[in-house]
Amino acid sequence: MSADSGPPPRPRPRVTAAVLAGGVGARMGGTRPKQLLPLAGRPVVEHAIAAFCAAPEVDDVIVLMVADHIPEVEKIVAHREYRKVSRVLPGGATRTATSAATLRALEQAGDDELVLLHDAARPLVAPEVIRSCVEALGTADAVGVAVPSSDTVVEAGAGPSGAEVIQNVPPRASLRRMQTPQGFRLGVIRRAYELALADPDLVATDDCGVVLRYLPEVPVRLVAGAESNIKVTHPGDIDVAEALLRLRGGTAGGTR
Ligand SMILES: Nc1ccn([C@@H]2O[C@H](COP(=O)(O)OP(=O)(O)OP(=O)(O)O)[C@@H](O)[C@H]2O)c(=O)n1
Ligand SMILES: C[C@](O)(CO)[C@H](O)COP(=O)(O)O
Repeated sequence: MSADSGPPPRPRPRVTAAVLAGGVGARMGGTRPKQLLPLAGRPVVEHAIAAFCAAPEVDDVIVLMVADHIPEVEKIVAHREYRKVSRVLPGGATRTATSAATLRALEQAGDDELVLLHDAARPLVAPEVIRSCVEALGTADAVGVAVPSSDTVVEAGAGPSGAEVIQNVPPRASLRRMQTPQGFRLGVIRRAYELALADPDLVATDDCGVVLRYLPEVPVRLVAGAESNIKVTHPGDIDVAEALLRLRGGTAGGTR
């Protein structure tokens, strides 16, 4: 080796993807959680499992599922031979609690390992989005996937008559809509969640927000998401996801 070849590259940290499927799908309605509804012939949750199993950047996949439905996911995993899936575990009562359960499940892992937290309700996550999230984690400790807002976004509140009125119009050019995956060096997201879970006023709608709030000194890098990376939330979103998948031709992941 020549004297100026620099330090050897750091070994690639292990990457675990966690598919968060602990929600009940209240906005979707129906009797079963939306992640079990059929989408292009497979349950919604299977699309995200397939995508992360097919991603060469991902070493291990865990699924956090509504406890009563764990056997259904285990059956999918066994039947389709998703070999990277190591565990199907119970989620928590809120999305934040499910993220915290993910971190508890990874308590044996080192602080330098990486974790990607992904909504099972985003079945169309594309391979290039997973890749750019993991690549960004080579130089950042927290990474979110986001798209610019093409709509004007306003802050709303109650006006003098009680009816809803606009209270503020933030400049659109700086606004982004957050998606998943959101990726973290484990030591960082662990520390953020330790602080968050000790806060009686904790309110969070995503994991990057938890890092921003509790570890403001850690920059949260943004990488490009995709308009097609929709979150199946309301009735009708399944039809939109079906149409997008048809355009793409199959599942998000395609292979195991
Ligand atoms: N206790 C929860 C709540 C949500 N999620 C997951 O977080 C993702 C985004 O949440 P959301 O779309 O809100 O799903 P639900 O909570 O199921 O929907 P709703 O709020 O309409 O009940 C979904 O994959 C959902 O399964 C979770 O793992 N654990
Ligand atoms: C994490 C998220 O998908 C980013 O947009 C979103 O905040 C999840 O919100 P939900 O109410 O749990 O669907």
